[in-house]
Amino acid sequence: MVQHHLTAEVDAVVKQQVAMARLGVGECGTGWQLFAEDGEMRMYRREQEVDGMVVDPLKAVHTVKGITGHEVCHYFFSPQYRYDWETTLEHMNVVETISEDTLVFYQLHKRIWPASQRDVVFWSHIRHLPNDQDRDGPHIWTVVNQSTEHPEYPGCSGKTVRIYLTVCLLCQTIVNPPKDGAPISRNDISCKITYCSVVNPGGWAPASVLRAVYKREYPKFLKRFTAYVINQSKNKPIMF
Ligand SMILES: CCCc1ccc(-c2ccc(S(=O)(=O)CCO)cc2)cc1[C@H]1C[C@H]1c1ccccn1
Repeated sequence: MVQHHLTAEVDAVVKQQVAMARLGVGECGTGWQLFAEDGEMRMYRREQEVDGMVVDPLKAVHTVKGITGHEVCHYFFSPQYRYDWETTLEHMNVVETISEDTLVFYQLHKRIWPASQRDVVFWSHIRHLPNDQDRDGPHIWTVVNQSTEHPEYPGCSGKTVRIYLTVCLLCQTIVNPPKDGAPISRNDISCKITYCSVVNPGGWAPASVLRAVYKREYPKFLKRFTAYVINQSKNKPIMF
């Protein structure tokens, strides 16, 4: 099979991001501060600036009943659902289909006053990882989004600011089989979600503005997205 020029990068970044996502907020050193909590959802960030720009890494952990890691990753990865849950999108298109599990996206996000409008080009890869720690343990599903260059979308259009991001959505399905040996239903499953993201906003924007945008938008995004997956999955057969 002919290797795409990104195949090696995708493999390396996915392995690195999965390893990082698996580290609890306790383990990867201090510095993680809880900034949002809602039921089972906990959102942490580290205050970090690069060249005077806010690039605060974000890590969210959430446990959602009634859906599997495969379902969460499926709806996060697949382009046909994105406008349903990503409310900050003005435009999105698939620039290149590298393989059935690796796509390149262009996204134009709505302008968030007073910051200028942002756009991003990234490859997105969905992968099913056998649980190497525990053979018959629950499988892990992940989607990794990583900024990339594409000749059709040079980052210097002038009108918008190109952002750079690395995102990892890591999902572990927990099954509590019913005592009486009945078939597994949605009441017997839940999904442990870890969402990690580092976004470099590209051009300069006031730290206070960016931090306010992230503080408002990330909790909204994760709640809306998980509610969307629950709603889409509830009357369908379970995707393990
Ligand atoms: C000035 C920064 C602007 C800004 C940078 C980045 C993103 C952003 C892009 C992609 C992803 S994703 O997880 O890959 C899902 C696919 O869309 C999440 C967030 C959004 C905003 C803006 C729209 C705001 C926002 C921030 C956080 C979450 C959602 N929306």
